[in-house]
Amino acid sequence: MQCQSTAAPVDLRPTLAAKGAPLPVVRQFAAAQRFFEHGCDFLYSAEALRHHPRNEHVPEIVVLGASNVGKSSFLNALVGREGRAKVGQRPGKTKLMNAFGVGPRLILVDTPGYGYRSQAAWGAEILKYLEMRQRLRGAVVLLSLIKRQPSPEDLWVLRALAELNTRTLVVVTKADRQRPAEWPLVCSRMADAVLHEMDSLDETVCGYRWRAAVAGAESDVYVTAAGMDVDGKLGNGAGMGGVRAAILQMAGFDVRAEVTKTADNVVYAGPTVSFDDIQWG
Ligand SMILES: Nc1nc2c(ncn2[C@@H]2O[C@H](COP(=O)(O)OP(=O)(O)OP(=O)(O)O)[C@@H](O)[C@H]2O)c(=O)[nH]1
Ligand SMILES: [Mg+2]
Repeated sequence: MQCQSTAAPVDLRPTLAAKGAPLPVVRQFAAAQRFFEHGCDFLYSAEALRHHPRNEHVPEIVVLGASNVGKSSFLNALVGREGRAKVGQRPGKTKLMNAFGVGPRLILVDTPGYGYRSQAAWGAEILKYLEMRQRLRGAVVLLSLIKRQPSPEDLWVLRALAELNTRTLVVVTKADRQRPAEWPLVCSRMADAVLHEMDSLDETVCGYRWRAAVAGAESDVYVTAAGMDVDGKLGNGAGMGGVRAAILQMAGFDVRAEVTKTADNVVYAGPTVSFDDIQWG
């Protein structure tokens, strides 16, 4: 697999070093939430890489995971809007890559799941997208806490992302389906399995540094219950605040009391273009 140019791995430490500094972290989470709740518009669906419109300016984050793991629900929880991405009880609901314009300047791409009731053609196209998409800034890989361990397909995807030098955030979801007393043990087993797999990669391949990408968070893997609403509001579910901040940082934003662009994201010096002004295919 071809290596992409080596973007420095994201360092989550400044954002997520929660210990001893609770107030700034709360402010960061609030700022991240404001960013995501600024708006979320469906932009386009794509069956293949060639169907994605050109995007030279807006950072993209792709959501990956097994079919039915909760990718579309996770996207809805991120933006705090039920039904923005279509959710299904049966695996295989999402059949195309669906792009959403989020907040002022971010594209989230929901994808068809892999594994049960998936199609080989989807995998090939998603892989092509991961390899070639110029503005892709990172991937979120969802694992289900119900499964208790990553599947061989999950591990394959994590390895592929590492080999492509794509920044990756692992999010364990459906935490509400386990008894809370079991969360820590099940999660730490999952995190261990993921980290063990990534450790086995040659760290010099593509300059990828998995540990740097996940270190600094209180746990190595984020745990959420994206589908759960708290106080009647979707997206308030446990863990979503930290995930929002981590996604923004992965996308090249600086998350403090406000969300601003970092140098990584300021390659474009032209005028700011709103989503409404972009021609989508
Ligand atoms: N209990 C619980 N259920 C969830 C959670 N997230 C998603 N679900 C449920 O899981 C099922 C699948 O959710 P989707 O969001 O459609 O999953 P998906 O990964 O997009 O599925 P495909 O598009 O088919 O690949 C739905 O019934 C959701 O309500 C969660 O955090 N907790
Ligand atoms: Mg879906």
